[in-house]
Amino acid sequence: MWTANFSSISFGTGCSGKDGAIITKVNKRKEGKIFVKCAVNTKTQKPDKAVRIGVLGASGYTGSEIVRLLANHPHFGISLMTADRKAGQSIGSVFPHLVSQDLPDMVAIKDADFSDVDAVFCCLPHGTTQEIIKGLPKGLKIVDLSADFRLRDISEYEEWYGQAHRAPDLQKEAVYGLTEILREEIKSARLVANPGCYPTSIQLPLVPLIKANLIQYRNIIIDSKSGVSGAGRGAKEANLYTEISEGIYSYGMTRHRHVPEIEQGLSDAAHSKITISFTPHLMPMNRGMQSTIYVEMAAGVTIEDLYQQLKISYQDEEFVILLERGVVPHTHNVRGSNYNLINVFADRIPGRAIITSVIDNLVKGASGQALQNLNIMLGYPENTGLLYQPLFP
Ligand SMILES: NC(=O)C1=CN([C@@H]2O[C@H](COP(=O)(O)OP(=O)(O)OC[C@H]3O[C@@H](n4cnc5c(N)ncnc54)[C@H](OP(=O)(O)O)[C@@H]3O)[C@@H](O)[C@H]2O)C=CC1
Ligand SMILES: CC(=O)N[C@@H](CCC(=O)OP(=O)(O)O)C(=O)O
Repeated sequence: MWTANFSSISFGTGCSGKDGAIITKVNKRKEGKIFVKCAVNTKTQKPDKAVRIGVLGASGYTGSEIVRLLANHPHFGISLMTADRKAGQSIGSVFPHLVSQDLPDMVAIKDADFSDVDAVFCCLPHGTTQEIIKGLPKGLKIVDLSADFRLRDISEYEEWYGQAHRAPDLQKEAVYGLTEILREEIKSARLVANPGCYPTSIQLPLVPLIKANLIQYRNIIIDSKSGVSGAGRGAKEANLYTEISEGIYSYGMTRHRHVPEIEQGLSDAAHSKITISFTPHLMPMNRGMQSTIYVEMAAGVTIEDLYQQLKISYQDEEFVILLERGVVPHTHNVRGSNYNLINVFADRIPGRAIITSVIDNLVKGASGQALQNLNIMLGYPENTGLLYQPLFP
């Protein structure tokens, strides 16, 4: 029979425990305590929206995903949204699934007033972002979802993105926002470069294994698959239904622009240069991403060593979950959520291992991780507003 001992329950930040608070989840993993997380009942309590947020590029996929996530954030309220072609429109007219949101209309960036903004999510195409961020008020906290500040070496940016870097001084202060790996650096950052979706799905399982010297640095082969929303909302012939449905194809063969970003993170973990083979594929699905990673284990290392290392590295993490041995991650099981599910399997070929990793490209691969980072930058519990369970089916 179950008996409940409530003497050890403590309430996490954001949950006052007052009348009307709804208990949504009990999490036993943090510091051996039981934390009860709460959502605010809007009928009885006015949420404390202490932080005023600007969403630049709210009319795009990642911007609208930020708007969706913030609807349940107890401390962040949206005071400004920008668009380009859709400037002047309401969020509900551009995205009918957000019609219940009572928010200001989107404006062009040139007309944006930042005096009521404390922090910004920048959800603009790479290439346009450096110039725009350079012009923002200095006191703002910024999480940039584009690739414009991810590569420390600006000559590498110029090589892979085919254009000069327009804000090299800002690049020096940017912190790479792979939350679970660089949390301490993110705490004090003003500008966070949110990782790309492929690099997120790949680095999260690989970095702990590299740091622990459990895998060889050579012959890392990565095969990734993405939903079409990864390409953004802008109309492109290659992304028409007829071109995408009922088939898959690889793209960016041998030279996808995420290669230097992934190699930068893996090389940092190894303290020596790592090069990879990486091939992304476009899948006939809206959301979701799977990376299958083939590695050679270091001499004397077993698959159980890899499993145990990932277990230790992520046992206290909310959003990175190592599945039970033998269970294969499926993109269905992260849809609409900030979770990254991973697992590791012994290859038939002795000495080799196969790692699989799934995320929702728009959440952990973009807007969810961005919110996790801003929570950290502003001193809130990093899961605030992010406890959406995956949609299934
Ligand atoms: N989609 C994904 O899965 C991921 C995307 N990213 C990155 O996030 C950023 C946004 O991506 P995503 O939301 O998919 O892109 P979208 O194409 O869906 O949205 C782009 C947004 O930027 C606005 N915009 C376009 N050009 C300009 C401009 N010159 N000046 C000002 N605003 C402009 C658009 O406005 P309008 O529509 O009104 O013209 C729109 O709001 C990109 O850098 C992308 O690489 C990162 C990780 C994953
Ligand atoms: C399907 C698709 O086209 N995906 C995008 C990656 C999206 C993403 O995470 O990358 P950035 O933030 O670096 O743009 C691509 O391959 O360019």
